[in-house]
Amino acid sequence: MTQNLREARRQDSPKHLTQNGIQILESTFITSATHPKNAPSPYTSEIVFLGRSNVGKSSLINALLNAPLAKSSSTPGKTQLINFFSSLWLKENQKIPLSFVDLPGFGYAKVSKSIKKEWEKNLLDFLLSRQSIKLFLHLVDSRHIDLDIDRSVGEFLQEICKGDQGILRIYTKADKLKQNALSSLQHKLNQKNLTDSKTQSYVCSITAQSHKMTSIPALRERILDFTLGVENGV
Ligand SMILES: Nc1nc2c(ncn2[C@@H]2O[C@H](COP(=O)(O)OP(=O)(O)OP(=O)(O)O)[C@@H](O)[C@H]2O)c(=O)[nH]1
Ligand SMILES: [Mg+2]
Repeated sequence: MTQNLREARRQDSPKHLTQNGIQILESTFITSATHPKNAPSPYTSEIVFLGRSNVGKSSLINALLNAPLAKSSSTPGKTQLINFFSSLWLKENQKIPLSFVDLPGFGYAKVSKSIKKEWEKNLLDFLLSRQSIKLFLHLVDSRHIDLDIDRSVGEFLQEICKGDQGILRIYTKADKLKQNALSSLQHKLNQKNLTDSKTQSYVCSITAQSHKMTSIPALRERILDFTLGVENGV
């Protein structure tokens, strides 16, 4: 998307939003990096979105920022660059600057295997070395919860996650689950959250709301809690 189009869309979106005591004062697109080494210098806490292509990373960023800044598409592989967004949130008179990082989805590449391997290695190095990352959001499609690739990514994140970082696993597109499948997933995650201190899991949808899912405003709260260190006592 061109910068102009992003600007136009941004102006169309509500100036701010108040829900659950969190107000979104502003959100903007910063830049796209073609390679991790071209990433802008970090200036604030960063929240990174990773997951398979088409799982809903860009859509979730837009829902959280309440602005259509990240381009989403039903065609997998839409996001091929690392896109940086900044946002300013207000909670209890405290202004909190946050950066959101939209990564290309794994499991998709219209490039040769060797380039793909190199790209994935660079991305993993980026995740490993960028100190400003405070939260990893690992998105998993609610309908396909046991894929090897997600298991590997989950294990990788657990390994690299430092004391001042957190991991949230978000099960996306929960609106596509039947009620009994949604209930059983929610039950499973409630149990898992009690025993897994490093990764907390939530079921979410950007298109529907139900008491069996974590709403977007509630997810904003969780993101702030982790980023500000409430969860890990930082
Ligand atoms: N039903 C439903 N569709 C969703 C939800 N979240 C995202 N989608 C749709 O899923 C498709 C992919 O969403 P994206 O946000 O582009 O996915 P992505 O993970 O950024 O994909 P890549 O950029 O290819 O890695 C789009 O058609 C979205 O509208 C959801 O909660 N429910
Ligand atoms: Mg995307």
